[in-house]
Amino acid sequence: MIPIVVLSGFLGSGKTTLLQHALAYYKEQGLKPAILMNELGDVNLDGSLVNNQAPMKEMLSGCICCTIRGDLGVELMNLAEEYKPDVIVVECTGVANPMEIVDAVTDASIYSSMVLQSVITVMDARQFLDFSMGSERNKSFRLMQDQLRCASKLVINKTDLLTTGELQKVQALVKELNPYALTVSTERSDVDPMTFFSVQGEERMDVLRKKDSTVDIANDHHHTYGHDDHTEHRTHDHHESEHYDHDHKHGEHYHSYDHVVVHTHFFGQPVSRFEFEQLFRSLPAEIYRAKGIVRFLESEGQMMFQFAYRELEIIPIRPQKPVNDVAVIMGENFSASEIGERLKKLEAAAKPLASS
Ligand SMILES: Nc1nc2c(ncn2[C@@H]2O[C@H](COP(=O)(O)OP(=O)(O)OP(=O)(O)O)[C@@H](O)[C@H]2O)c(=O)[nH]1
Repeated sequence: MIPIVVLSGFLGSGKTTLLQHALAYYKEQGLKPAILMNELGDVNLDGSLVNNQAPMKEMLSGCICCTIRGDLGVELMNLAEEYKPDVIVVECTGVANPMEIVDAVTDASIYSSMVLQSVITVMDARQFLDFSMGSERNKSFRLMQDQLRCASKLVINKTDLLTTGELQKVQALVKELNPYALTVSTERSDVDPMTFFSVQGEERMDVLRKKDSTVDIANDHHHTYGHDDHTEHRTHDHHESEHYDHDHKHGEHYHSYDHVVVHTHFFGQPVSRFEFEQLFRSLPAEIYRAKGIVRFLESEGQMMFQFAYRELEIIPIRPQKPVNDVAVIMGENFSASEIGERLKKLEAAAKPLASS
């Protein structure tokens, strides 16, 4: 039986950071992991951070939990047959409905020798606290709560961005939402690897899924899971942007994550680092996450940038193979054309400087 570990958590919460810890642990243990990565955009940037550490399959341009859900089982089986790994880690998009993933993994486990080991949810503690105090309970907050509820293990991450009092508040809220999960608070998803990634059999969640029921994996009790409505729409409102409407009604669960917008911009040339940073500082609040690869006029080589809930990180990279300069911008209900225009202006402003 190949154990499957599902990594869930909102956009930019620290899943890839956790995956890197998991890979280091498996390597130390002499275990052979394989990775299935799902990204909303049509480029996999996280993959370039981890791709030479373990065999990886990518599922791009769609959310694993709906538009390309059917492919998940197939990809898992392909990975299992091709690489015979000791463990498979599935990293979901930040907007995935985790119950759908659990469902898809357990579907796959009916036909092959795989077993769902754990669902680890990573949360950005700062963002969670801000959303929980928001006057308007936005859809992303509902999604975060769903991701948190279905976890068997929970990482309250980015504690460096909270005061002690704030962290205690988050811990209390989390305990209320999911008292069953093994919960730790971390910086940079730095969990105890043994507790989080051990693939010893004793704590496996051998989920036997019947047609009309599923398992609430956090507290291990069964309840009805009726698909009375499940609509998926994917409309292209811009050549390079995608708009995901998720509207899932599952008996007692109700999920609605409308208006997740993903915009992809390919840079044709280097831009001013100063202007680039200014642009990110002034993005609308609905843009939660952006990542990409960019070149600056002021320096040599390519840089990877990560923008997660208002924080921008820029790291020099040396890619093993050629990679495009690209920005993938994600958020809730923002204007993709407006951000597209701003990025084009950034390039236009840099043109005279680049050619002089
Ligand atoms: N301040 C702070 N930043 C963190 C911490 N953990 C991760 N980050 C940063 O948050 C950003 C997003 O981290 P990732 O691990 O890529 O998050 P992710 O959940 O994989 O992101 P998506 O796959 O896009 O949803 C990166 O810039 C990380 O360096 C933390 O504990 N504190």
